[in-house]
Amino acid sequence: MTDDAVVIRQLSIRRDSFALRDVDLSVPTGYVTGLVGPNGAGKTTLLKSVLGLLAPDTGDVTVLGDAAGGDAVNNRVGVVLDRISAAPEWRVRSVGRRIGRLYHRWDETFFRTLVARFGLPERNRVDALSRGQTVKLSLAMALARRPELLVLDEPTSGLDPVARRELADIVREFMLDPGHTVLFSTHITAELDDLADRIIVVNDGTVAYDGMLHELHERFAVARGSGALSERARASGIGLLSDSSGGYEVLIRSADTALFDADVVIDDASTDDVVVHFAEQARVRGDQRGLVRA
Ligand SMILES: Nc1ncnc2c1ncn2[C@@H]1O[C@H](COP(=O)(O)OP(=O)(O)OP(=O)(O)O)[C@@H](O)[C@H]1O
Repeated sequence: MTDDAVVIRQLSIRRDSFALRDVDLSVPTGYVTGLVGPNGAGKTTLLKSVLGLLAPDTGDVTVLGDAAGGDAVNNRVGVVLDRISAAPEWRVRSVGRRIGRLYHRWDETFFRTLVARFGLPERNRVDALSRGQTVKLSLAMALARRPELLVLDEPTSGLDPVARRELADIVREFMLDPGHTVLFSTHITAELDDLADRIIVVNDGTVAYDGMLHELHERFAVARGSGALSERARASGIGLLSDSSGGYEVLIRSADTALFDADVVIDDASTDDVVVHFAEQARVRGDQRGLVRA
């Protein structure tokens, strides 16, 4: 077992008008890492490169100690993508029997337990499942492979609140084994707070932030003042969150808290505040790059 389940070095992938550029990151074993970023930022592209579904133009991706995408590695990785890897005409109850033989460690008993736990209609055809049921079936298929690494692309999209909680429970159960790792993408920062140990913010094909979630909360705070944005706030703030006639909110470094007068309220920064800031910062940098090129 290596310390990092996934190591990405200098990865670039071009897809028509979009490019993932010079991505360097590691996903440590034993942690849940959440991938966030705006629509079209490159999250799915990054996850597909980890699964070996997209080949790098430059750089390399190592998964569980081997090059991404090989059969040996794929047998150790469970996947939930937007499309289910089961034929539309298969019945739910036959999916395990049909697909299980492709995976060395397929656990049919566990698959059936998960199908029952998710309340999936066993006699339904795959194409007769609702969107949320399809996600649940994908998840059961991913977990029944008894993987060491789970890669989940927006796994809660389409799930009802009860199923979201169930998914969170399942991820926690999966993580009881210290050799297990989860890499998932989401648009919901509350899910990061709930599940993730680490976050990676992606924007416009680059990594804008990569770190432990608790460090992010330790490093940043929000200063809220009434009235106009003060010079002090302007100088110390690293990102303006809001500014109106009623007052302002700026993201600051926690270390700068003492610079503010007593009438400015200092609060903890939410994950949302920080994620939005880094995504915006990366977008502005991208625009500047564009201006320089033009
Ligand atoms: N098959 C493809 N061919 C060409 N370009 C693609 C293809 N799939 C995605 N893209 C482009 O790559 C970019 C990144 O897409 P990607 O799906 O990785 O983003 P994302 O961060 O997962 O977005 P979302 O949050 O909306 O799911 C987008 O501009 C998209 O249009």
